[in-house]
Amino acid sequence: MADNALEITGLRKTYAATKRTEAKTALNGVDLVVPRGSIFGLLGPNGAGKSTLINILAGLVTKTEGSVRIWGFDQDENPRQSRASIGIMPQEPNLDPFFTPRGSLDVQAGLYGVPKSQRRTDELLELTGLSDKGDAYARSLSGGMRRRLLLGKALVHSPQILVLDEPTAGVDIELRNMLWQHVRRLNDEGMTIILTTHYLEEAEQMCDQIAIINHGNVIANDTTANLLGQLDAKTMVITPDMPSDLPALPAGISGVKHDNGALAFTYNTSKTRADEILSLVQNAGISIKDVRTQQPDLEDVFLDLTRS
Ligand SMILES: Nc1ncnc2c1ncn2[C@@H]1O[C@H](COP(=O)(O)OP(=O)(O)OP(=O)(O)O)[C@@H](O)[C@H]1O
Repeated sequence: MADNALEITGLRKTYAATKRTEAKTALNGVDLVVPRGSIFGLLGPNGAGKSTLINILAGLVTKTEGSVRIWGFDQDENPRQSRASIGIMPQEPNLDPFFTPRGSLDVQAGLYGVPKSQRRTDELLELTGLSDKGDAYARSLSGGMRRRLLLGKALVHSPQILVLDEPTAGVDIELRNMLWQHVRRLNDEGMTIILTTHYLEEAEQMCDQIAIINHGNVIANDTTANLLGQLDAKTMVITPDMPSDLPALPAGISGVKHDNGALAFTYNTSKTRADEILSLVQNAGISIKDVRTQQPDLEDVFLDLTRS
């Protein structure tokens, strides 16, 4: 148990009904364990419950039921230690326009009770590339600079766990690359990273483990490699020498003719061998100019799991 950064058991959240809306269960008994030292992806379609989960971790939403242990500290029994163990970079840049980045970092450190002698303001300005903007008003910062300042704010109390809620939504490639460089470096130094993202390719590249939430339930939680391995569908794309139609296909193999004339065959590797497809094509009198195969990616796995 002690090896886990986060242990969530039976977590339930029902938002109370209002005059205009019915009660809504956003988390429906979530069990989730995040190993220490991992880069852990939390994925799910819109409205799945990710923000609710993160807001519970941040102490912004009160859970209805269940237990949350952050770095071994129960959120109810040890609220101070559990809060001190986690830093959260929120989705929205909720910055006070009249604070400078230096001021923002100082206030945040104060909120977390970091003594003046232990504050890392200059180091965080440097880390987030804001050293020359330390004394500028937040309202004069670009969107990218504001995001970086949010990262700095999440780190003021040197937490063991960093949570990034959609850190790269709407940011340009340069900032995205910079954020990921930071995240990898912090992870190399031992920090556990939990992130939500809508970019599945990004999750596939960054995360060693991924949980998928749908309708308030965890429907998958595995290493990225195992998740990718669970779909055994593969697609073979054949470019014929001459314009050709799709040959007749047996059950278990589906085919599509692309606009550029390529023929794509999708099959299950556990049931069909690649040479069966090649023979099928050759027996139909099609001579093959080029062949390539496509593996399923995280998007395929995600769609397969969340389709219901
Ligand atoms: N304050 C609230 N009051 C009532 N219902 C809420 C509240 N916040 C969220 N919900 C509902 O709870 C469900 C889960 O929402 P949540 O924001 O946690 O999902 P999400 O996975 O973060 O989605 P997104 O990716 O769109 O941010 C949704 O149906 C949402 O409408």
